Amino acid sequence: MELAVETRALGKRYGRSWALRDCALEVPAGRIAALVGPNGAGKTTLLHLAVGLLRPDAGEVRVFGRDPRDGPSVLADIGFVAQDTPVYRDFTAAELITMGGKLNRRRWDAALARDRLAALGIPPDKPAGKLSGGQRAQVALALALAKRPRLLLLDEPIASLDPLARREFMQALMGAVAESETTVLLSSHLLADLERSCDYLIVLQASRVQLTGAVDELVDAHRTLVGPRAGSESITGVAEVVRASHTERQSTLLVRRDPAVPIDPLWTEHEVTLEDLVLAHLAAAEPRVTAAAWGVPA
Ligand SMILES: Nc1ncnc2c1ncn2[C@@H]1O[C@H](COP(=O)(O)OP(=O)(O)OP(=O)(O)O)[C@@H](O)[C@H]1O
Repeated sequence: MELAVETRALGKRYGRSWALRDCALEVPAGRIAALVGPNGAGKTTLLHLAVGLLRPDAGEVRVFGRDPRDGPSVLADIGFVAQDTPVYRDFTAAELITMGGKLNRRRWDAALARDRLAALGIPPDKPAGKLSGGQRAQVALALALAKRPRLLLLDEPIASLDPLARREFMQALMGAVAESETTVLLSSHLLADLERSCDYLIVLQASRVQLTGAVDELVDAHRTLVGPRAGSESITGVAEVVRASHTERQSTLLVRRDPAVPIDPLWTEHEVTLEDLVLAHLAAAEPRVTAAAWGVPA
């Protein structure tokens, strides 16, 4: 299996604080991977390390097996759209495409960018600063795609968009990468939007990886169970209780199941959504993380 991104014991520190620590993850080539986690979890730091904008303080990051700081030939394979999709606001979309061609002489598909923006109804002659946030995000995506990257890194590309524009952006992204076999790693807080489009998941929290893997495998490995109020006794077929909530008579558990053993029929099983899964893992880790930050026992 070819890996688009691989990190080993990767760490980045600002002063004495680790923004990313002991990060081990793999993004297989061809995936659309979601990088999720609360504010300050280290998502931007990880993306900046992957595109070579930051130098690791520990461990290493590889993009298609190479260090992204190895030079222009590695960077030629990476498209990057930074947070808030910055583009030069005084330039029109047409001018930005021309400029992109001058900066990426080896490989630049200006026709692809023009065709995309024409199909989206984005005017070629209006300064980018006068386009809407959604239109600007589409311009930034078109420019990144025109580079024909093997890996596309997007830092919260849909955060400022309305729900319809978000859906259109994600559909456009999926369509574009399906045609080109590009691997995508995109950070976002908007879990519901990711469920439809991403097939790989990385959950970061407090500078560490909490959960990672193929979305369908992770979803299949978890269940929500509803049943009589549970104590601390183990439940047949359950490998781990990730998150539990209780009323007087009833318990609702998000569990990782033991694939080899059916779950005790006393419990009603429900499939989980990606959102359930991520929120349960984040909530389960939160008390530990907060306690550690305050230097008190969890
Ligand atoms: N230039 C910097 N100087 C000092 N600390 C920084 C710097 N950039 C980030 N940090 C810290 O590193 C940690 C990770 O930040 P990062 O921006 O990677 O998080 P994030 O997950 O992208 O957050 P958000 O979702 O809010 O964008 C945070 O604690 C942040 O305060």
